[in-house]
Amino acid sequence: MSAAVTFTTVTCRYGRRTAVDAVDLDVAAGEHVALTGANGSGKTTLLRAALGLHPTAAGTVTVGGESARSGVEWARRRRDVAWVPQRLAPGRFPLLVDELLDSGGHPDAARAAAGQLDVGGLGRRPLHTLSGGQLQRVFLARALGAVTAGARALFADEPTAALDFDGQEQVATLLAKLPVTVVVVSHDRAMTRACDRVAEMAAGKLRVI
Ligand SMILES: Nc1ncnc2c1ncn2[C@@H]1O[C@H](COP(=O)(O)OP(=O)(O)OP(=O)(O)O)[C@@H](O)[C@H]1O
Repeated sequence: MSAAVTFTTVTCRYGRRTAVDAVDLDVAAGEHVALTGANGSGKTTLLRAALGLHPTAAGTVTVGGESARSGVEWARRRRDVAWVPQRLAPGRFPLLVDELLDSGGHPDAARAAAGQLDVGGLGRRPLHTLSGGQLQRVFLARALGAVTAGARALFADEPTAALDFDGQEQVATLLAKLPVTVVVVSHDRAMTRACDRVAEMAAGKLRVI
């Protein structure tokens, strides 16, 4: 099942610097949107805010019409939205590949996806020993497990940035088939072509192309 995702005048700051400036974006249930734009334009911060990983100075993000304020609601948001981060969060070592895969809520599906993404044999490896491309594949596999576990949307932050050309095509094809709402930050043509719509951020503001 997929859920609509609605960003309403979302504003985020780092100290006095505004990184996301009153962004409105309606993503229909099941729609796939690519988010592009210059480095530093606010894409990562916007997605992190939707997951409760960065505070909003103003505005709201709803998933399936539900907003999140309390700890319980944010925990539900993180089950509702599978997340493929750009990089490892600092301070979470040493986590093994299998532990990360299992954290998506459906170990069997995540491990099957890891096999499909050619990282099936890495289960006992600490995450910090993986190459950038291997790590991206493992995060994707966990997210696919989360979708099997019931996530209704998937957010991904440059999920193919470290992949070779074949890997970029493979992941774009795989995400295109997902029956959930997708918002993917990407500069990769294979990925933007596979999406229904492209939205571009510039200096914290969003415009739909
Ligand atoms: N931890 C931080 N502390 C202070 N400023 C930050 C921090 N993280 C990001 N910023 C600033 O916020 C703005 C938006 O950053 P963000 O990472 O959201 O951009 P982005 O569009 O995802 O960039 P990229 O394409 O390079 O990944 C930038 O000006 C950046 O320098």
